[in-house]
Amino acid sequence: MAKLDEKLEGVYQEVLKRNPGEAEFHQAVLEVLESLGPVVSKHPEYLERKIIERICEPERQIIFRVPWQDDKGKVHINRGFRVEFNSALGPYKGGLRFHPSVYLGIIKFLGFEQIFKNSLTGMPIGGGKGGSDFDPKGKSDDEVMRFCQSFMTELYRHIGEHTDVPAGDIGVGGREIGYMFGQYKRITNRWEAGVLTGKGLKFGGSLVRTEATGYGAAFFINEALKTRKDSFDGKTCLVSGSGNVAIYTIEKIHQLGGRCIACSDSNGVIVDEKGLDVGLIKQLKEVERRRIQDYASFHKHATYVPNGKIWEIPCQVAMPSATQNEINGKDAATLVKNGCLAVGEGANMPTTPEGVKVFLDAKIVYGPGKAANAGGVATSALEMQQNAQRDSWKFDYTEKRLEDIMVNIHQLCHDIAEEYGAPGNYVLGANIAGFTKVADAMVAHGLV
Ligand SMILES: NC(=O)C1=CN([C@@H]2O[C@H](COP(=O)(O)OP(=O)(O)OC[C@H]3O[C@@H](n4cnc5c(N)ncnc54)[C@H](O)[C@@H]3O)[C@@H](O)[C@H]2O)C=CC1
Ligand SMILES: O=C(O)CCC(=O)C(=O)O
Repeated sequence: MAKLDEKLEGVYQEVLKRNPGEAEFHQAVLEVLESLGPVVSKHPEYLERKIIERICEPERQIIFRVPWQDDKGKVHINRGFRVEFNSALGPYKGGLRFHPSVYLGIIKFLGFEQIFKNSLTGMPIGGGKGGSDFDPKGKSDDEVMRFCQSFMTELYRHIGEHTDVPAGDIGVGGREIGYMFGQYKRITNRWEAGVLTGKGLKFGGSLVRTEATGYGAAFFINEALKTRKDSFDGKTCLVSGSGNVAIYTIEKIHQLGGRCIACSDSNGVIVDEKGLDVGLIKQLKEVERRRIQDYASFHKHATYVPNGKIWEIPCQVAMPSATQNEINGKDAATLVKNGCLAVGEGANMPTTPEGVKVFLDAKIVYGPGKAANAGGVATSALEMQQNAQRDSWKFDYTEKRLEDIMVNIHQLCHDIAEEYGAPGNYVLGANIAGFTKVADAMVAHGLV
């Protein structure tokens, strides 16, 4: 791990003291601070004005009770969160996660990452994130609807198209966004499309938003491979997860000439050496909400490995697209040993610090989440633009906008890494480029 500059070490110790027990938030902060040594040497005003301390402290944190009734009439209480982290560049923007593991430390790590990711997109969006420890798995549509309505009955007073614009993340897709939009409209008596993104296409949603995070991650890695005179063509790839990000990462890799042979869910791994059947995965996961193990009953040549470790399968490109810390140091070493040339993070912080070090030391292509998966939120910002214009754009046009944004993000991270003497280090490039823009805006805004 890089040693922190003395002044930044003080900032980090203060973050640890002020935010006890929030391991994922500490991890996300440390990774950014490790990149900022040369930046604060060049810009002492960032330290004088305590820009870094301010960036590490959310502007507002909202925690609330979410009571709801299941289909049998039993009462349940969950906890809801929205962390409005930084609005220097625009309204708070970031997804909502519904998963039993959610607690304040997870939402803060995600919100913190979102500040820099959103800055990299070049769009006018600040950083925020929210969610609940509610588990949508195994719940009926009616139960999910009642939960979403109760969640929005508190959240609505904190959000708005110019204030804070939530979207989806793990456990929150089109169905949940639809229920929340309906409840927001009912409570406020306003048809305010720009208050949520990831909406259905019939009520203000954008084409390509569903595909955007996965497509964007593949575009980013494609650009990085080009710098090494390489491409996806003929490459064997692994994509963890089988949710929104995973499905569209697999689809775009196939369109770019690669072959994804495995994906997963939290129960196990499916391996299909012929190349995954994306249509079948969409049917199983998006339509029928089944487990990935059912894939093997449709394709007899495929194998399902319960509790399997996807990263042990030899590949040339790995795209973790499930959850945080899903690749540890040992997994990373296995990937590199087996010939992996590129890792692109569709998920947020899927690699532990030990794993990141392995990838950087091996000098393989390593696209960190805040750069590689920024296509989702960027397309959310395109959805906001369409909503403001009362317009809806065509698929090809919107996809081209997404591709251009990802090409620009890649170029920015690439150029900043070179400028700071670390060519090919997209972690450094993404952190410095994302941070500098936010920091300059904060300096311009004065002490707020
Ligand atoms: N949806 C979006 O637009 C964006 C999502 N992300 C990140 O991408 C990741 C995936 O999010 P989504 O696809 O939206 O969620 P999702 O809820 O659609 O899918 C999550 C998938 O991950 C799997 N999963 C969860 N824990 C797992 C584990 N321990 N091992 C293997 N698989 C596991 C689930 O079974 C599911 O297939 C998350 O890290 C999220 O924060 C990042 C940027 C944007
Ligand atoms: O589209 C959005 O606002 C949310 C995207 C998101 O949550 C993420 O980038 O992690």
